[in-house]
Parts: sequence; C-alpha cells; structure tokens
Amino acid sequence: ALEVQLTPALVVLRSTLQQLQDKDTACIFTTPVNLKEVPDYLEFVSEPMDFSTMREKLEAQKYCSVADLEADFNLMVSNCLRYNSSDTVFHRAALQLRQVGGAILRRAQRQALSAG
Ligand SMILES: CCOC(=O)c1ccc2c(c1)NC(=O)[C@@H](C)N2
Repeated sequence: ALEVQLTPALVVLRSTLQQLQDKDTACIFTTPVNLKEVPDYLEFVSEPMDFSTMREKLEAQKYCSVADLEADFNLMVSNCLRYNSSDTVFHRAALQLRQVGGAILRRAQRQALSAG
C-alpha cells in the first residue's frame, strides 16, 4: 500500500534505534537528563532528547523517515556536547557515539531506500 512505500518500514526504524542505543554502552543517553540532579541543564539545552523519548516517538509513528530519527539523534548528541565540557566522560562519549552512529544511520538510509 502507499503508506508502506512512503514510510520506511517500522522495522528499519526500530532496528536502527536499537543499533544506536547498543553503542551507548555507558547508558548515559537511556533516559532524559534528571533536571533535579542537573538543575541548570535547561539554561543550556532548549530541547532535551534521549533514547527513551525517541522510542516513544517511534512507536507513536512520529518518525516518517530515517532522517527524522537522525534529527533527534543529532539533537541528543549536540545537547550533550553543549552542556558537558570537552574534558568530561559525557562529552567524549557523545563524540564517539556521533561517529559510530553516523555509519549506522547511513546504512539505514540505504536499507530504507531499498525497502521503499
Ligand atoms: C544521577 C546523576 O546523573 C547525571 O548527572 C547525569 C546522568 C546522565 C546524563 C547526564 C547527567 N548528562 C548528560 O549530558 C546526559 C548525556 N546524560
């Protein structure tokens, strides 16, 4: 049907999100940053993002393409790079996740094209 062709199968989006989350071995992106623990977070970050929020959006069919998923992934990574100074574990983890995540997302784009 048309909607199947226009939207990469949920299976591609779900597997891409899972592959990205598997690379967060420190599990620092699993849930939203705890604003009680990090009270000044919203002074630096206007739109928090994390993998649990991305999963909710995916299951609510808010992602119509791999590009939509990629946009929230990039938001999550850039929030972390902005809030955490470069000499922190968080900042270094975000740089590494951006690197390995980029390759996963490029492959997913190709898969989506062949599926579509
Ligand atoms: C229990 C205390 O947790 C944190 O302070 C904390 C926990 C997780 C975090 C984070 C802070 N900061 C971040 O930028 C994102 C990536 N992750």
